[in-house]
Amino acid sequence: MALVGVSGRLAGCYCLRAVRSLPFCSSLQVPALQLHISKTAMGACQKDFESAVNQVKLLKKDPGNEVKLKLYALYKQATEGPCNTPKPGLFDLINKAKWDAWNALGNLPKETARQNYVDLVSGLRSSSDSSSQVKSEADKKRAGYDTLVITSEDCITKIMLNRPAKKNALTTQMYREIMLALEAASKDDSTITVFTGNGDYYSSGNDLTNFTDIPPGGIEEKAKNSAILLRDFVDCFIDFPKPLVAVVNGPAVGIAVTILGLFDLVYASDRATFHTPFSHLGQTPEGCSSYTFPKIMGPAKAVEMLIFGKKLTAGEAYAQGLVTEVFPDSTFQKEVWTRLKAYSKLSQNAMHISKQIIRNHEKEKLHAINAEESRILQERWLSDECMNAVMDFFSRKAKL
Ligand SMILES: CCCC/C=C/CC(=O)SCCNC(=O)CCNC(=O)[C@H](O)C(C)(C)COP(=O)(O)OP(=O)(O)OC[C@H]1O[C@@H](n2cnc3c(N)ncnc32)[C@H](O)[C@@H]1OP(=O)(O)O
Repeated sequence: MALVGVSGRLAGCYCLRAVRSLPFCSSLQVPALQLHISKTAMGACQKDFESAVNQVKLLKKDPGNEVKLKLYALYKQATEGPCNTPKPGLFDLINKAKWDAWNALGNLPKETARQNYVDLVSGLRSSSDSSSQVKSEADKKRAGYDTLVITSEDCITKIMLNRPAKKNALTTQMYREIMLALEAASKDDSTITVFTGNGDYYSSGNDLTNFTDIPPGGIEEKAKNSAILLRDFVDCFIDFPKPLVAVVNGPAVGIAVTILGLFDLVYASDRATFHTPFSHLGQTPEGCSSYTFPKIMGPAKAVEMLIFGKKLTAGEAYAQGLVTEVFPDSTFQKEVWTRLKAYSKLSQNAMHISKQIIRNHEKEKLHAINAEESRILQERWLSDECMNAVMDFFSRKAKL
């Protein structure tokens, strides 16, 4: 797994002393900010800097999480210098993202940071001015996500995996963006959250190139960090409070399949397939599937999938209870979205409370299972079996 820094990917606030932190993308409106410019932000372009800080308040359009994080980091660097606070805990996602963004600036001089801040705001102002007249489809999209397209309409937040050329394989960045998107969706005013894929695949699972980006601490550190990422990622699904729907538009592989056991509805095109080739890859089940799959389909069928890597058709996955309903591919989108729009009008609180009643009593168990599966995978990723399988993929000897 790559340990790519999350700088510029997560939510945060525009500048250091923003009294009101931005909610996680829950609105396209730029919140009012009360700014206090530190006295340390002195220097050649101090006036420009102060003016840029004030101009941020006037932006008509939310610049998105990535830009907000950049603004935050540059402001901190400009006013305080290099990151000087302890790293927030793993589950403190927002503050950790902010810290990462600031820390990523390293020893960038204060004056350069100030200038970069001014340049960034200036760019934002011109793009905001030119686009503010147009109320287009694009306006409904959430900014700040590179690997996802997120839209909210009809009380439904749709999170679409958006790497169609790579079959929506999940990169480290994507795992992190998905966590943020879930956090945002849990707080926005939608009633239902939907996952789907752009292109012919739903998702080909973990991006195997994640394995090629080795940090200075070596493969042990990589495996450890990956296990943490995996655990955090799956925890977000376990804890997600609203009805979560998978619209499986095409084949699904690996972790894209296993986490379906944590969804509330799984609608599949008849073109979809469900494949968990863990033993082919020297790996073991994740996404709590070691628990949810035997529970959903019985131990024998779960073993066929999770140990022997049997690929299921949509019809088979339906027969085994993993899929709620299968639709012909030709009418899939129309039928599914008609259905979901009708569901989204049901009583929001009742739906959310019902989900809690159905899911809450298992949460603790699921978290424990997730932690154990992640721990075991950490060891597996260091095995020859796993490394050889990944190398086979890249040398094109093996395909699923
Ligand atoms: C931190 C959390 C870790 C969680 C761990 C999870 C475990 C898993 O998810 S295990 C499953 C891992 N996935 C795979 O092993 C799938 C590997 N991919 C394939 O076997 C094939 O690509 C395919 C069967 C999905 C599709 O084959 P097809 O012939 O139709 O298309 P390709 O030409 O192979 O793919 C197009 C393009 O996309 C790249 N790609 C597809 N999937 C992946 C992937 N999982 N990782 C990296 N790259 C992938 C593929 O290399 C092609 O790229 P190029 O066009 O640049 O060659």
